Amino acid sequence: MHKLEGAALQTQLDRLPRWHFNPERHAVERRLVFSDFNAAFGFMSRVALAAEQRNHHPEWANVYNRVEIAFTTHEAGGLSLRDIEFALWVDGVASHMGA
Ligand SMILES: C[C@H](O)[C@H](O)[C@H]1CNC2=NC(N)=NC(=O)C2=N1
Repeated sequence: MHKLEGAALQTQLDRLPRWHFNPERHAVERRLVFSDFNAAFGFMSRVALAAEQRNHHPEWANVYNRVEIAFTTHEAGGLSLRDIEFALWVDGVASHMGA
């Protein structure tokens, strides 16, 4: 997987208005807020199953109803298209789960 940089990176980031690009870790990050812990953990369960299927795993943290999630591709040394596609999938799930 190749690392996105320059204009190609910006084009992909434009598809993810709810995510922030963190240049220090070359990752995209999003904070999601759910109604309660149950909803947050339900979301995380769905993402976890998808991550195993994709063999692509988030870096994340959860406190009660909040989830902070980041994607980067270790083997590429930064953001790749796999991160962008997974982040878009997460947006779809989150929008159906009230985040
Ligand atoms: C050995 C295994 O395929 C790799 O470690 C996979 C697993 N999950 C991964 N997840 C993410 N986000 N980036 C990777 O580079 C990655 N690599």
